[in-house]
Amino acid sequence: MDAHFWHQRWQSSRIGFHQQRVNEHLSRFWRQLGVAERTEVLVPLCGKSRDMHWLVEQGHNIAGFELSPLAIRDFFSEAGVIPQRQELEHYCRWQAPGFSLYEGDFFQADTLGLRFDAAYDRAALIALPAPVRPGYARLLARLLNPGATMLLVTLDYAPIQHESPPFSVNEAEVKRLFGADFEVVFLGGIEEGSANPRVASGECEFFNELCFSLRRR
Ligand SMILES: C[S@@+](CC[C@H](N)C(=O)[O-])C[C@H]1O[C@@H](n2cnc3c(N)ncnc32)[C@H](O)[C@@H]1O
Repeated sequence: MDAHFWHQRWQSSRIGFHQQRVNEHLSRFWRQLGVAERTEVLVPLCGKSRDMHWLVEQGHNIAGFELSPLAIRDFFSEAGVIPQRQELEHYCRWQAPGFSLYEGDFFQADTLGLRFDAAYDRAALIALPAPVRPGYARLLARLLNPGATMLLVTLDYAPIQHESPPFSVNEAEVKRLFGADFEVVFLGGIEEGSANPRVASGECEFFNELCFSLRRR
């Protein structure tokens, strides 16, 4: 998916991926990772996810990366917060207490020289087409310090479609992508069954949300 695809999604408010509630896997498993308070959590492809507020409520700071200025503007305005903006070489950084959101292409994140001890990915890996995913996994390996932990939430559904996100990324692929640099542990899955419209309509046989912990070696 190119940047144009995502800008259009935000411009036309086709943001079905945005959740009104905090992700169930996040609230269930995050504390288990033992991430120290005040740790800055890297949130790639962050959208305007409310999960970022939840993480700040747990005592963390957020470094989010998002292409769309509309997403970032909405994130802050919906929270009733007025951020400071600063132009950097490759990004515009929007800051407010607890949050640094970098507007721009996550794949330029190396240029900032930042390193993190924790990360959270919900609907980021699964937003990327298959050929882009290995580069995403390598970038995360560079951005995370040894011992850093990451909570990864993916989707696993069948039959698989390759045209547009969300893409299915199952346990075998997660291990293939991250196994060289991370210790990958499957934490649990949520089987949506006929509660999922794609299953109810017969489009999908199953549609599951999977959660993994990744520890940087
Ligand atoms: C499927 S959405 C998920 C958003 C968020 N993680 C959530 O859970 O709601 C993917 C987001 O990534 C953003 N995005 C896509 N490619 C990106 C890139 N290369 N750099 C930064 N953001 C990107 C899109 O604009 C979109 O908001």
